[in-house]
Amino acid sequence: MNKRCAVIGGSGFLGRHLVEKLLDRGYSVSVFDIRQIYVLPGVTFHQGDLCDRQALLPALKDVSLVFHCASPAPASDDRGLFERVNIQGTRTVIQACIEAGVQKMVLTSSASVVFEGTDIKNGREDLPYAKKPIDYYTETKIEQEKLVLEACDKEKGFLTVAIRPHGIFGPRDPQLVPILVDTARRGKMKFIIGDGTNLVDFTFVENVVHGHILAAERLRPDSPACGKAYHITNDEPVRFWDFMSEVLVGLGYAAPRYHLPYFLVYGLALLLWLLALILRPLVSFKPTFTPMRVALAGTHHYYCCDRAKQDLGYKPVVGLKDGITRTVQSYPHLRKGA
Ligand SMILES: NC(=O)C1=CN([C@@H]2O[C@H](COP(=O)(O)OP(=O)(O)OC[C@H]3O[C@@H](n4cnc5c(N)ncnc54)[C@H](OP(=O)(O)O)[C@@H]3O)[C@@H](O)[C@H]2O)C=CC1
Ligand SMILES: CC(C)=CCC[C@@H](C)[C@H]1CC[C@H]2C3=C(CC[C@]12C)[C@@]1(C)CCC(=O)C[C@@H]1CC3
Repeated sequence: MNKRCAVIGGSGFLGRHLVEKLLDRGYSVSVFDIRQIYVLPGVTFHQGDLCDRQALLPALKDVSLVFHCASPAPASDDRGLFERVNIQGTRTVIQACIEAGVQKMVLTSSASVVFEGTDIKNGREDLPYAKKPIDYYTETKIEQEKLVLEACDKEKGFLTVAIRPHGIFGPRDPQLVPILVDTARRGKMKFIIGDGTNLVDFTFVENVVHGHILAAERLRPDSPACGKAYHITNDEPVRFWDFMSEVLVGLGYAAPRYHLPYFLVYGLALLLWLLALILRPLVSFKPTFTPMRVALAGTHHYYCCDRAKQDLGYKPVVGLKDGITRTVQSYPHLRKGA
């Protein structure tokens, strides 16, 4: 097995952290992404759309291991785009990998594939996929995971595994902290949705990277990981609103204080989402409090990662407190008054 791998989505938040760690561990890396935003020794860049097989093939040349962590951002809420990239595009990635002789593929899936907006406490990987996924992102992540796990074929020498992280945060995250701060700056982060006691997983990006690399290195024909999905979390469920408050206060903003009933906010979010959908041809507006975000903010959703501990030898490498401190320090430009 050579130490040349490819990271599809390697310009993104998780992808770039993964590339940096792979380089530290002596891999040479081929990055495939729709955009190029950095240059690093040991990395060759291939810019293109993963739905284009001809564009993918040069990036997979002499590569034995592929990490697929590209996806449109959940905030885009664009059904056509999610279906094209996450479903058809993933089919194309699998075909291209087989054609190029890649032996192993690690998919970044999401723990949300089992989330339907109701409480999940210590959820294990054998929970059924969401029958009524809340958004198009989740709907297409489910199909994507199925495609990748079903493609695992020991006879053909193509092994696959899926990592299901939850609530990734850390330096350079374009989503969680920036959206939180933007919401606070617009004066909309004063309210706690529900009673504020709901526990959730937030996972520091380096733990997610660690889970991916362990999965890749443990994936062999005789390994229990073949064709399986693994939750990767910080293994420290935290109250959603305590986590948000810690980040906000760390950046100089006030923590939310006033409570609003969960079902009232969820109903309003659903109404706004429908309105945005109906009016889309005339005006375009993106509500901050989408049904998915409200559901995530007001329910329990934390997952058990015993399977990853047992099969992959996984253990978080950065604790939650440390992760929050490092994250807050990495956003000086988002501090209040900056
Ligand atoms: N962030 C989180 O909390 C969680 C994320 N995940 C999963 O982790 C993975 C990485 O997420 P994250 O790093 O946060 O996301 P990012 O948006 O930061 O990274 C994804 C990268 O993929 C690129 N990309 C999108 N479409 C294509 C395409 N058609 N062809 C090539 N490249 C493309 C993006 O480019 P561009 O930005 O231009 O679209 C971006 O550079 C995703 O699969 C996501 O579903 C799972 C659980 C939680
Ligand atoms: C209520 C509100 C507006 C809070 C601001 C923070 C949110 C933007 C994040 C809180 C939980 C995050 C999360 C994701 C995106 C950002 C949040 C909603 C994901 C949906 C990203 C993609 C996934 O696969 C699952 C994540 C769950 C947690």
